[in-house]
Amino acid sequence: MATPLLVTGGAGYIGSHVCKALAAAGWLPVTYDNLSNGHRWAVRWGPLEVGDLQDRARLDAVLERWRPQAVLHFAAYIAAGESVVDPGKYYENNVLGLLSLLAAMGRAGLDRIVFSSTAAVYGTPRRVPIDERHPLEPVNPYGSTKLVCEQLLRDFAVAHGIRSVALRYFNAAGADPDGELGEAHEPETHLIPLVLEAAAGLRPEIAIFGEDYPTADGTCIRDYIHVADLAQAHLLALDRLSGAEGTDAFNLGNGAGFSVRQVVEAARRVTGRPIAVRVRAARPGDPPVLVADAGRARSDLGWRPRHSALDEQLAHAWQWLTAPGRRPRADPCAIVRPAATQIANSS
Ligand SMILES: NC(=O)c1ccc[n+]([C@@H]2O[C@H](COP(=O)([O-])OP(=O)(O)OC[C@H]3O[C@@H](n4cnc5c(N)ncnc54)[C@H](O)[C@@H]3O)[C@@H](O)[C@H]2O)c1
Ligand SMILES: O=c1ccn([C@@H]2O[C@H](COP(=O)(O)OP(=O)(O)O[C@H]3O[C@H](CO)[C@@H](O)[C@H](O)[C@H]3O)[C@@H](O)[C@H]2O)c(=O)[nH]1
Repeated sequence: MATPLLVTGGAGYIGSHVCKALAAAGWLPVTYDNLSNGHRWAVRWGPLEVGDLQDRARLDAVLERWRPQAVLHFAAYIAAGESVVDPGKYYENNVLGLLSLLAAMGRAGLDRIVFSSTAAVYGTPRRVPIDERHPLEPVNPYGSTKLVCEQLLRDFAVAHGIRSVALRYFNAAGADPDGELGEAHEPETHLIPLVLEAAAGLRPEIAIFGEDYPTADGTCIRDYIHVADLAQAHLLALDRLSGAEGTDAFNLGNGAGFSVRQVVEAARRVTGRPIAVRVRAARPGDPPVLVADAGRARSDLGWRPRHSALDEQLAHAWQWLTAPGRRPRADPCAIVRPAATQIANSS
């Protein structure tokens, strides 16, 4: 049997793509997910163990059953805007969730973890592109929870010998190039899927959150990184964990920023469809610009992103959104996914 790895949050957007890449590389990805925001149908490359990060008995049982070699920890709440209005929800799930996981790893004698961190740990950048030495000054509770998690990993490395790599993703985008997976948050808050849903006629328009930022067109700039490229970085981080002790952090981005208006324009180009926009108030907790310097991931991990073009990212997400089998529910903004068994039968 292939060597198991525990993938918390493996039923979610990025975790499911990473599971596919892990299986292709010969691992057995064991998903541990409470399905609060994930989907059974997205777990296709290994077993699904339904459970919550803070369910100590369940975690212990799953670790005992599979005896994984390492953990890839994606499970968390992810919406920066929501974290501003409900910070407790974020600290409870993201920080206590990791604490619980680390304790379970300790009980199981497991010492390797790849952690999903974020560009949000930097806050409003003092300089761009942002490298890993940039001050860590989050401007929303979501980013603060991830910074606390990174600190936890540093402290557990010293005290308990836990080896960790924190991958600071910039904005995950796109979908599996083979069309087998994609982004399906409910409700969706991310710009690219929302823009594409507007192009598909599933939404009447897209909101632009603020046009008075200190950027060329006044809208926020982000560095969009293809989810398949993120997946490859996890394989490299696992390699790193077998050689290196302690903890380290790497940015994952392309080093190119696109404004909200540029994303909308690119989506019009890629889909050939009109997309109506309406300018609304700025969303609290949004830094004006986030662009990565991912030089260390390239030099130290050997990471080579292959899908850097925004148009390609949009094309893959569009292929996923418009694939046969996806149809609107009664709620025109929601999308129905086929059940896992249906997918298995049709593939
Ligand atoms: N999407 C991005 O652009 C982005 C950028 C930077 C960092 N990240 C980080 O990457 C990770 C994955 O993001 P995503 O976009 O795939 O999110 P997602 O919501 O699609 O996936 C998260 C998964 O974790 C599960 N989960 C949440 N809380 C849980 C709990 N207590 N116990 C068990 N399972 C739980 C959810 O059900 C879901 O399947 C997150 O940690 C996020 O903070 C995401
Ligand atoms: O309907 C929308 C949705 C978003 N935006 C803007 O688009 C940009 C991107 O927003 P979104 O797609 O929601 O991503 P972020 O808020 O940048 O956060 C994502 O990217 C971060 C890393 O940069 C991760 O940490 C988060 O988990 C992930 O949700 C931001 O400026 C938003 O204000 C709009 O204008 N209209």
